[in-house]
Amino acid sequence: MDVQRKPLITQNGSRLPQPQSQSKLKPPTSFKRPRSPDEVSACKRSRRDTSTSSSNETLNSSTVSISITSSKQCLSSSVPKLRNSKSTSTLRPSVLKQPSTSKTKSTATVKPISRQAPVSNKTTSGNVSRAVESTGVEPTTSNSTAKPTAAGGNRKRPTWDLKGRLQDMEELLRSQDVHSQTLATQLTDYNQRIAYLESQKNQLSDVVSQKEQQTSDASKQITNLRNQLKNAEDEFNSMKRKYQQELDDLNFANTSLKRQREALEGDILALQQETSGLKSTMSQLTSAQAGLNAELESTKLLLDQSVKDGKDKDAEIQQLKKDILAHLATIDENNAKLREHETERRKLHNSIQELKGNIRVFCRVRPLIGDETLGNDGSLQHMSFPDIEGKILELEKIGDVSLNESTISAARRANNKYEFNFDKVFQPTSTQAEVFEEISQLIQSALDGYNVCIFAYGQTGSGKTYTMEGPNTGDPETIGMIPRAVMQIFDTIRGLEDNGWQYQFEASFLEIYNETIRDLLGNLKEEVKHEIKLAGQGNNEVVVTNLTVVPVTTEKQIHALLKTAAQNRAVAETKCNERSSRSHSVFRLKITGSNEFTGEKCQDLKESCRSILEQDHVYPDSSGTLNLVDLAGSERLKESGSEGQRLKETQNINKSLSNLGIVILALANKDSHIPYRNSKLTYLLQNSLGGNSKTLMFVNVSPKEDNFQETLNSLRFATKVNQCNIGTATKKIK
Ligand SMILES: Nc1ncnc2c1ncn2[C@@H]1O[C@H](COP(=O)(O)OP(=O)(O)OP(=O)(O)O)[C@@H](O)[C@H]1O
Repeated sequence: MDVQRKPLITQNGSRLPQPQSQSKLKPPTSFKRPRSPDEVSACKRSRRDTSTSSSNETLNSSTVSISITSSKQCLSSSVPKLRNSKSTSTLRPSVLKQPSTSKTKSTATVKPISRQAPVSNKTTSGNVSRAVESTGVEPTTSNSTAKPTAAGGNRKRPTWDLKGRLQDMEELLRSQDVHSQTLATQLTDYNQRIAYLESQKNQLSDVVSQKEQQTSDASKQITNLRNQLKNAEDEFNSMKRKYQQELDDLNFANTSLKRQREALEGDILALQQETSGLKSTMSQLTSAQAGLNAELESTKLLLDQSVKDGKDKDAEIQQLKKDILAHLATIDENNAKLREHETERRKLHNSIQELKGNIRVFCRVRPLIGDETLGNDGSLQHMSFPDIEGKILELEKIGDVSLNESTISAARRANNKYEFNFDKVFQPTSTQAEVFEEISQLIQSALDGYNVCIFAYGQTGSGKTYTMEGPNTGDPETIGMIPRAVMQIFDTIRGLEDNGWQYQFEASFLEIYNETIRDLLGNLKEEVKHEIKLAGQGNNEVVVTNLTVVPVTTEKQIHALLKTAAQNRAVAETKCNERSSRSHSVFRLKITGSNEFTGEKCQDLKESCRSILEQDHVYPDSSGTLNLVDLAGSERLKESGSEGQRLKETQNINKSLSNLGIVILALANKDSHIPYRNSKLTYLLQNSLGGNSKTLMFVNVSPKEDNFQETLNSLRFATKVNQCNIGTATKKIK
């Protein structure tokens, strides 16, 4: 039985200790070499034969011989192999010689034998010699097995030498007996050895069982340990995961805390800076406080002084209050007087205006412009302004131009000189401001409740539009009479508001072209028909149907309306050439005012013709209308040669302008019938051409000598108007 056991190896590769040392369990090496099946069977047979021969002494020699021979063969086949083997224990004869005592069974007895190994061949051979000596039999080998047969005599006995041969056989038999004894001894040894080994085997089997049990226990233990290990690993892993999670959480918390710490550090820094700033402010405030304290002390002293003074002043104030009350009473008294004086001033102003005449004519000569100045130093050869007061214009015909006698009757002088007297003559150098200054009193009359009508009459290109509206250059110096009148009205009412006057304004702007009224503030695309009607209380207020009338409260609004009207006229002009020259434009501003202190009101009393000088004036109501009219070109338009639209245009212009003259003359002659309705223009202006109205006519003339005849015609027409006294402006008493 192989007692060598594999070492117990744990899963981690460590060796578990063997229950006994290998050396103790190692069987004698002489038993290790396995025999071949032939050898085993031969030996078995030999033993059986030997046993048989030894037990049966009756064996015959041949049988013994064969048995010995076979045993010898068996040995001879074994010995050479043993000799060749390096295993000393197998070959050592001493092993064979060992007594089969009980001691040989103990392991301790075996060990010394084992310790003798290795044994050299020399030793082996020595032992063999000693075996020969003890037995007296020479060791045999397989080769020498035949030799004993020959040893009896290498020389072969003759067949007939039976005695010799018998001796040889006996000799051989003796030697074989000796050998047999030796072998028997050896066999006994072997048996003892086998028994010993059997007991060893049993012991080892027990050990093996124990070891197996131990192994099983160890395996179970290992399994348990593995399970524990696995559990521990699982637990470890779960703990690891848990701790990892906790670690992550802690890391996250740590990062958050770091951020918070950084933020707090930033806050701390800011607070530190703020604190240092506050400290410095505090120190400044402290020093300032010290200064203030000092100042306070001095102020307290001053205050004490002031309190003393205050008491004195209180007495003074009481006295002053009394004085103020007395003054206020005086002021009220004076204001009442002022209002009375204002009313008186109005009366006087309008009386003066009436004394000046209700129709006044201003002549304006425009300067030469553009190409007209070529070859001319700006002086006018055919015109002169002889008087210092600026009321006379002299017109002189240069050259042999024959004048129509009928046109020069009124103003003819010797040497073709014509002198014209007007309320004012403005030379070409006169500015817009100078011109307006002369008409500003009329604007005041409109605020006082009078109807005011300002015309611009003259031939085309004589400067009517320039005078009334001004050039569209944006230059405040050149703005015309209409914007200046608006400006003055709003400037004036701002001052009158303090005296209790409140005003409302309504503006409209229309043109009369070809005896058709067109709304310049309305929608041009709409073809709206406009008619003139008398409406209102007593049917004495002239109104235009479908006309845009805009309530205005500011100067700016009126300027916007004027701009709209100019744009609409420009559009109309593109449709009809020179339309502006061939139409009358009328800007109307209706002014209504009342005085909350005096109860005065503006009222337009058209039907009344009584002079304000003849009345005890009471102003229950007051409203006036300012009419600013830019008339169509007054040049003599020849009807012959004109046809169609142009002829109609010409006829309408001639008609309306001549009718204007007729109406003015009729008013001057105090005719019973005033032909207002003969033209749209006079019908529209009927309340501004008589009664309580005040009329101003600008006669604009061209400085060009070429326009001499037309200039003469215009001046004559204006002279005729200027000579009219068309009644006095009045206010109705209620
Ligand atoms: N006092 C002035 N100073 C400078 N330029 C003037 C003056 N009066 C008129 N003009 C210029 O003369 C030209 C003709 O004037 P404006 O158009 O006012 O004439 P008008 O009589 O209105 O003509 P129309 O009948 O064709 O409308 C314009 O270029 C204008 O700027």
